[in-house]
Amino acid sequence: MISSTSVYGLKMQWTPEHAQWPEQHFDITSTTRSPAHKVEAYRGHLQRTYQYAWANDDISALTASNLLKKYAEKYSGILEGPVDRPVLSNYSDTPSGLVNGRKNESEPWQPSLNSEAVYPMNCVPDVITASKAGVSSALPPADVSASIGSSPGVASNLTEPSYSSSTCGSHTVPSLHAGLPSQEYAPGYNGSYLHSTYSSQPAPALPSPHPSPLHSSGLLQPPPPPPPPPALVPGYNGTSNLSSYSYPSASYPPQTAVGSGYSPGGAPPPPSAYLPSGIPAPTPLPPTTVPGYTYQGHGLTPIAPSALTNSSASSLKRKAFYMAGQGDMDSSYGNYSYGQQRSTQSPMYRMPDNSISNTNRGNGFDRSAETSSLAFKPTKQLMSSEQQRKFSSQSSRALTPPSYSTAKNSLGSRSSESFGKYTSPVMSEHGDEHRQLLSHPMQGPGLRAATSSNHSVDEQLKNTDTHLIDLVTNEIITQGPPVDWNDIAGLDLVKAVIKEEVLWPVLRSDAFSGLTALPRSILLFGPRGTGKTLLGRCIASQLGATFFKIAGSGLVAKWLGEAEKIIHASFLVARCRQPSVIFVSDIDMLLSSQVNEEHSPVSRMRTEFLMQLDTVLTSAEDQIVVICATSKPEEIDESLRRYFMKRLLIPLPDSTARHQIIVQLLSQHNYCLNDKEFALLVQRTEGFSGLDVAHLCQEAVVGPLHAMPATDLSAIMPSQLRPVTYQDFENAFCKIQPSISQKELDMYVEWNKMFGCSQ
Ligand SMILES: Nc1ncnc2c1ncn2[C@@H]1O[C@H](COP(=O)(O)OP(=O)(O)OP(=O)(O)O)[C@@H](O)[C@H]1O
Repeated sequence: MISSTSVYGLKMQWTPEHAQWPEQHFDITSTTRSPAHKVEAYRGHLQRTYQYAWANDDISALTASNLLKKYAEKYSGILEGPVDRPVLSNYSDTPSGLVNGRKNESEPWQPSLNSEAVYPMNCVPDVITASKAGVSSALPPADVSASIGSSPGVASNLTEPSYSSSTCGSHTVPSLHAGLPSQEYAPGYNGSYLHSTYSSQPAPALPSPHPSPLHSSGLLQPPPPPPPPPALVPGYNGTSNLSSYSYPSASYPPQTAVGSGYSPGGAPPPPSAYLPSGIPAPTPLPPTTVPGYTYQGHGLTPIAPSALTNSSASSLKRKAFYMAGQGDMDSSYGNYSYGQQRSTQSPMYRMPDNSISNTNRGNGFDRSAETSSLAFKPTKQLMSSEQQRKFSSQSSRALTPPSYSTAKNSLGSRSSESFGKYTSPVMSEHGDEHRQLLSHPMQGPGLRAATSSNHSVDEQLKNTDTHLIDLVTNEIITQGPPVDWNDIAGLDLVKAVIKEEVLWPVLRSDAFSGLTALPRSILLFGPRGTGKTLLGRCIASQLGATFFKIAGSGLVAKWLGEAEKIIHASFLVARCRQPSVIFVSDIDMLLSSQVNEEHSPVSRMRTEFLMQLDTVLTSAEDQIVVICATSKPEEIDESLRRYFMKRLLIPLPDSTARHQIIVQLLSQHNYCLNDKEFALLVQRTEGFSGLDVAHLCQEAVVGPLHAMPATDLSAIMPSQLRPVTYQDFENAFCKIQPSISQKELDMYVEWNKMFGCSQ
């Protein structure tokens, strides 16, 4: 009889001659070998025979079956002896081994059954006698139960067709399928050792994963592993309760870009039916490409800082930032795709428009700024309605302070902006709008609403003296026209550093989220009148932040008794009106190393300030930038310098900057100066601070007034005044001298070398 079967695509022909094959190949009756050698030899043959029987077309199913039975009876005593446990443990020493009943082919099979460990052959006859009653009876009860599992038919009779449902029998021994000699495996069979019907069985009917009695007895080597499965789930199909899987029934899905088990609906994978209960199915990998998947932007709006005049100021950091981007270099954040249009409200979006005539541009005012959304909206959302009413009424009061140029608050800050006469008509016309614009916090890309610890801020606000809130709102919050970068002459390097290291991290906190410490506390140090306050106001304008200006000297001189509370209230209100910039001038008054008395008002004030500063620096949510300025950096207690993450020298204006300041100030007046005279002015103002230059110009422009006959000045029209000439400057030079000595300048340079960050 010729039969054929197919395993793994191998066609096997079975002929009667194959029945003779064992006798020809095994000399099992030989008496020339020692029992130990025989056992070893048989074992080796058995291993080779049964381990690779599925691939061997030299043996018939019947022969294999007979051989198997014969050897099982003959040597079960040996293998069931005291030393048989290592054999079992060879391929069931791991949970997976138990489940699969086999070892990976790549793993070496440990010959734990050696000649020394073999049970004496003289017991074989007895064992054979006993085993003739049935293999299962020779098994210890424990093994029976373990091997039977949920397949009771397995242990009853090895030749029973029902054995075909065993997990280890389907292709290990063809004879076990004697009733199905020419069985063709279902097409869906992918090398699994499971029966083809396995896949269609509901989960509870899964055959026992335990090895068959033949495995338990050590006679059968576990089958070789199947070829790498197309999926790790044998028989896994859509007929079970795994409805969320979309695999076609009874077949493995083809490998696609979508990872197996990927559930488009995003539902978690169901508990697997193919794994021990409770073990979930593997988490599917997301698809490499999912059609229609779009990058979810952060709702970020691009920031376009106004261009620096000195491109060489670009730092490596900015280069790296740009390099990380891919594409639109037009944007400063080229690697982002933005969902929002550029806001025209943000001062950061106002590119300097040189086409605007000088008479029309005043301190950075942009006529194109929208006025529709200028109404002040307090960012504090959780304030009680009463407080909101109170706060908004205060705010509205604060919106109409005296003109910025003439304002001098009671906290002692010097009204250096004394050039009200330079204010352009446009500025006056739109003054209220500017103030409202400055009060309106920018809803920029990286700027969040002031939600940080709103509740506690609200509570603190409730408990704060209203008089203090009034004082902060009226005296410390400084209203004024926005300041643009171009309103500050020179200082290109400082401006670049501030833009890149202070503004951008605040505006785009998402892009800088990995950084541990963002520079939100800056120390500007340098000669008086060099633009430190101007820079502070500019930063606030660019951030659309509320600008708090605290004069250290004023606190000490005028408010010493309440200074501590004023500082506390200032930071509290600043948290309510984020983003906020708190500018503290003369910080050396608070942080001087001379202050030693522990409980002095200055000491308490310092403690409060440092506490508040520390809170700002450690809070990732707060969008508060603290800028401190001093002309005496050497007086700051050295242990407190570390509070300032950026220490920037604000030097005297260079010749270019001086020229710009002069041109800017004269632009609002009628003057008659040629280039040579301008050059002379620039040369002669060497060593002047920005404020000194401003004072010089102020003195020069009143020259024509002095030239008027002693009449009623109020009756004179501007058109009646002669233009400002070089001679007026000559006269002014007699009164205005540089305010900074060379010694002071040297000190700044030295301090900057030691502790500065910018140069
Ligand atoms: N770089 C500059 N560009 C344009 N104007 C300047 C500059 N520096 C100073 N000024 C002029 O000097 C005035 C005073 O500047 P500001 O108050 O910013 O100086 P400061 O460094 O803060 O002085 P202080 O240390 O005394 O507080 C400004 O209003 C402006 O008119």
